[in-house]
Amino acid sequence: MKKIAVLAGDGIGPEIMAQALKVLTAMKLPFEYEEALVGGAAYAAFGHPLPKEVVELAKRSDAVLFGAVGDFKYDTLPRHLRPEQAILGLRKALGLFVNLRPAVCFPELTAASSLKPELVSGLDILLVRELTGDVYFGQPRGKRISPDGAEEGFDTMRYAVPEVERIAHVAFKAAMGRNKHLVSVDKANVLETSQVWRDTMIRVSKEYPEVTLEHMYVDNAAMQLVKAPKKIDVMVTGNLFGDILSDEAAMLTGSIGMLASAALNEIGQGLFEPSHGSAPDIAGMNIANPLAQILSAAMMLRYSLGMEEEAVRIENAVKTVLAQGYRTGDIWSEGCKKVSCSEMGDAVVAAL
Ligand SMILES: NC(=O)C1=CN([C@@H]2O[C@H](COP(=O)(O)OP(=O)(O)OC[C@H]3O[C@@H](n4cnc5c(N)ncnc54)[C@H](O)[C@@H]3O)[C@@H](O)[C@H]2O)C=CC1
Ligand SMILES: CC(C)CC(=O)C(=O)O
Ligand SMILES: [Mg+2]
Repeated sequence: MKKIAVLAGDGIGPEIMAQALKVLTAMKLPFEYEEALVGGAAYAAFGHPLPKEVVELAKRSDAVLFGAVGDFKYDTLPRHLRPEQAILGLRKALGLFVNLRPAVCFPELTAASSLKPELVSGLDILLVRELTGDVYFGQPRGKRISPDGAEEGFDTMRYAVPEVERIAHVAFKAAMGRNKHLVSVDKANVLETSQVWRDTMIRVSKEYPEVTLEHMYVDNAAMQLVKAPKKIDVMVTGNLFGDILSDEAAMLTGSIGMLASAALNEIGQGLFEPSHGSAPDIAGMNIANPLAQILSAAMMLRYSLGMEEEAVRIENAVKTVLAQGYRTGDIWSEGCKKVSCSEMGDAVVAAL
C-alpha cells in the first residue's frame, strides 16, 4: 500500500484537491491517503504554516499531493510565518531541486489561449526549473540600514556549480528524450550568478553532444515565449526566472488552471502541485479549474509511483472532457458547456 500525503492548503486548494482525490479514488488505486493542514490553514490552527509533523509526514510518504497556499490576509505576518513558507519549506526539506512544468496546449483549448491559435496549436514545452536555490533561498537576506541611512531590503542571488550541474543533467536528459534542443535561460550579461549558470551549462553540454544548447537572456525568453513559443522544446532555468516564465507559459495553454507540476529529488520522491497559487479571488465559489491539480495527480503516478498506464488514463480522461466541450470559466469559449469545479471533477471521473 503506497502512502500519499494530501496537503490541500488554502484558498481554492481544498476545492481542486477534492476533485483530484475523487479521480484517484474512482480508480481504486492501492493508496492510503493522509491529509494534513499546511499554509494559512496550519497557521490558523497551530500557529505555524509548516508544522514539523507535516514535514515528517511528507518524508515518510511515497508522494505528496499538494494544493496551494497563501492568502493576502497573512501578508503582514513576519515572513517565516507566512503561508508560502509551507511550500518553500517542503521543497527544501525534501531536497526537491527539480521542477518539471509541462506547458501543453490541448487542441480544444487553442481558442482559450491569449495568443492566436496558429501560434499555440500543438504547443508542447517542458520547462525545467531549479527549485531549491537562487534568490528564493540565498543567505543573507533581510532588512538593514544602508550607509546613507535609508532602510533597505536585500536578498542574495546565488548558485553553486554542483547545484547547476545536477539540474543541467536533468534538463539534458529530458532534451535527449524529446527534440534534442535545450534552451537555457539566464541573465549572464548582468549577473555573476547567471555567468556561473551559463558556464556550467556549457561544460555539462559536452556530455550530451547530440543536444543543441541555446542560451537566451531572460528578457528575450519572455518575449520569445509569446512571439514563437513552438520553437521552444525544453527550457531550463533558475528558480526565480522559472517561476515567472512558467506563469507566462501557462497562459499559452489557455489558463494557469491547466499547468501541472512535479517537484522531484535525487531519490525520486516527489511533490505534485498545480503551478498556480491559492487564487483567493475565486476561493469558495466552486468555479476554479481543477485540471492542473488532476494532471498533477497523473504526474505523481508517473514520476513517483511508477504507474505510467494509470497516469495516461487520467490524461486521456482530461482530453475526453475537453473534447466533450466541458470548460470551467477560465477556459470557456463560445459554444462550450460551462461547468463548476466539482462538475469538472465529475466529468473526468465519468471519462476515466
Ligand atoms: N505553490 C503555491 O502554493 C503558490 C502560492 N501562491 C500564493 O497564492 C496567493 C495568490 O497569488 P496570485 O498571485 O493571485 O496567484 P494565483 O495563481 O493564485 O492567481 C492568479 C490568477 O489566476 C487565477 N487562477 C489561479 N488558479 C486558477 C484555477 N485553478 N482556476 C481558475 N483560475 C485560477 C486566479 O483567480 C487569479 O486571477 C498568494 O498568497 C501567493 O503567494 C502563488 C503561487 C504559488
Ligand atoms: C509562492 C511561491 C513560493 C512559489 C511560486 O510562485 C511557484 O512555485 O510557482
Ligand atoms: Mg509561481
